[in-house]
Amino acid sequence: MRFTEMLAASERAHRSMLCIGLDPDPARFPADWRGDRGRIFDFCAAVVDATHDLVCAFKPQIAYFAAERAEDQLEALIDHIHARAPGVPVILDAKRGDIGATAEQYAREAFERYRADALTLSPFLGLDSIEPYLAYADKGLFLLCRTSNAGGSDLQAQTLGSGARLYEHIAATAEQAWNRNGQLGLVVGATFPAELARVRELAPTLPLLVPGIGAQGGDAAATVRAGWRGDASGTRAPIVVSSSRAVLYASAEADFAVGARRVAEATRAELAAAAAPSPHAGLA
Ligand SMILES: O=C(O)c1cc(=O)[nH]c(=O)n1[C@@H]1O[C@H](COP(=O)(O)O)[C@@H](O)[C@H]1O
Repeated sequence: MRFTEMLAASERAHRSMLCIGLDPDPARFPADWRGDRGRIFDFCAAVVDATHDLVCAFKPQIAYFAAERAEDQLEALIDHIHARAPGVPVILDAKRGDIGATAEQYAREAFERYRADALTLSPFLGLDSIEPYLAYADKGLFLLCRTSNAGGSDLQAQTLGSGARLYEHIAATAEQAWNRNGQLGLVVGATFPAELARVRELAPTLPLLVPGIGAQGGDAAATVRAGWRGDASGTRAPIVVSSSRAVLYASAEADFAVGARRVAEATRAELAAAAAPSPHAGLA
């Protein structure tokens, strides 16, 4: 199944726009596991098991695994998600961007080694740096557009010769010229709802991956109002609203998975309420 169809089906089945980011930091694990890099899989799998019916996607961040020499645990975790929640897509957050020959290796890594359903990419090197990923026709590709950090403005808010800002140009290009096979989406931070609304205007059909609620302080309801455009099926132009630390570390104790479920339920409900009137409204 193509990523966009899988995402739409998952949003519908779980009535959820929430994505849980899997950014495991052993220093924040419960006391018995604290500092133990050998428990990364166990920690993330417990969160997945406790929340998979509440989310539209999971988003593991590769740096948290690679920095701990835990790539094998990332492979096992993605296998676990596919087995436990086969309808829930895995968006691998790696923000890759390189020349075509190297991009071919990054694409193999993401889609063949890790078996991710979608990947985050930097568009900075241009279309030929994206093409190796487009060759995997079933996979989704989220291009960084307007990132959630303050420094995102340094380049992304620059005005081009055409009069458009760089992030506006990326949004329009991803919606049209580069979206050869309907695989593209955009990453837009929840911390900038006005820019999110502008991106939605320029890219009315693309899925938007929106991190920045929770620990970064983005407003979940404002995010939905700015980015959600439901039609009768509720899934024409999905937003995937991602939260990592606020969910993973809701409890610092052995009941962390219970804490994660509690925050995931509340966040899912907040997103659904803001989508009213839509098929999500009042359902969470
Ligand atoms: O591509 C991303 O996921 C991403 C883009 C962006 O603009 N801002 C952003 O925070 N992220 C990622 O989203 C996650 C946010 O984590 P929390 O702030 O803990 O919810 C991290 O894994 C970031 O790397």
